[in-house]
Amino acid sequence: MLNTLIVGATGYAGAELAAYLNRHPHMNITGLTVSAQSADAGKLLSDLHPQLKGIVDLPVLPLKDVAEAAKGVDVVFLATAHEVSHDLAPQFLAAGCVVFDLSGAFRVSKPEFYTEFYGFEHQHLDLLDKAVYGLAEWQADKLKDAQLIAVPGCYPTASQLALKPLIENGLLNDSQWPVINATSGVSGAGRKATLGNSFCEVSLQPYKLFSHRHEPEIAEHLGVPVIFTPHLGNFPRGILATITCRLNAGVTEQDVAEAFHNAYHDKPLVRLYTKGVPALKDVVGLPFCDIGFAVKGEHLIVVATEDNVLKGASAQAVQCMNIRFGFPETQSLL
Ligand SMILES: NC(=O)C1=CN([C@@H]2O[C@H](COP(=O)(O)OP(=O)(O)OC[C@H]3O[C@@H](n4cnc5c(N)ncnc54)[C@H](OP(=O)(O)O)[C@@H]3O)[C@@H](O)[C@H]2O)C=CC1
Ligand SMILES: CC(=O)N[C@@H](CCC(=O)OP(=O)(O)O)C(=O)O
Repeated sequence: MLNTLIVGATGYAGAELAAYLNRHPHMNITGLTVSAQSADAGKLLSDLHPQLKGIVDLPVLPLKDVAEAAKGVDVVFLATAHEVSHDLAPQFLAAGCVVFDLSGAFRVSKPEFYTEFYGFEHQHLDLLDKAVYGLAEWQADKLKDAQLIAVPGCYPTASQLALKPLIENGLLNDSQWPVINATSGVSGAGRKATLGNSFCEVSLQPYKLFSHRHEPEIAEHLGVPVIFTPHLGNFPRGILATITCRLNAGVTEQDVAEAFHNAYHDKPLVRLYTKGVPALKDVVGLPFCDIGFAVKGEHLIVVATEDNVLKGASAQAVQCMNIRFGFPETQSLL
């Protein structure tokens, strides 16, 4: 049995982690924490997230002393904002914990990326080199002995799962950058209320054109430039990415199908469509990324969809943890 602590347990990602880890046969939740000043400290997680009533009726505690909180803990999940994870991860690593960070604090190895896109100077450059990027389907070998796992962002998970098989097989014509148009539900922005995320304000709108931090994250890990345009949609959960690419001359629909099949036929959390393309409703509440595509001449459209809080965050974190410790990859997820 591994003892586990969830930091940021009352957020959307933290609550899903609590549900998964609570039913995991090899994990024992020893603590659920929030910030030292949190108004929720002392409340039951199930009072804040009533879907967990009778399932996870544990109190959430303020995180005051990291060394104390880390005592006896094997595995820590940081479901916290980037700056918070940036400060906490080194402390939990120093206490001997394996750390799964759901934030963007350790996803890209270049320090200048954080200054430009996250607005802070990274203080732990040694950890940027050591962190393993947890795109689970592609990183099993590296995950097996990782101490710090940087779980990918929600948009980057769908985008990379869709594009990586095509790039690895040399099917894309690099005269046209892949164009990723992705729409996310509002939970992607976290649970805290803001004006921009309130019911009457949200309709359907692209945002951060050419400037979203996920564009360099996707490009860095795919090794090719992309155009990425996120959209906010008026639904709670899920991401659907429609990705337009150009194929190299002579590449056929069959070649594309084979590339996807070879990449994912033995990967239980990626479901491939042989006919048509997936819809958001097919994955909401589930840990899958579903992928379908269509080809016309040299043009390819790939559609990838996932639940942003699950395969885009918590489910992928648990999937990485399962791979890291040699448990069945889908343990507690399906
Ligand atoms: N939502 C999504 O779809 C996705 C989220 N992510 C990433 O996962 C992380 C969590 O996201 P999400 O669940 O949406 O965030 P939320 O804003 O919903 O939750 C954040 C949690 O962190 C707690 N918290 C805040 N400050 C601290 C602190 N100093 N110490 C301990 N806990 C703290 C909050 O509680 P309190 O404020 O009461 O202390 C709350 O429990 C973020 O980095 C996000 O970028 C990644 C992919 C997808
Ligand atoms: C709808 C919405 O606001 N989505 C978030 C992305 C959430 C996510 O993937 O989280 P990371 O920040 O951990 O990468 C955004 O665009 O900032």
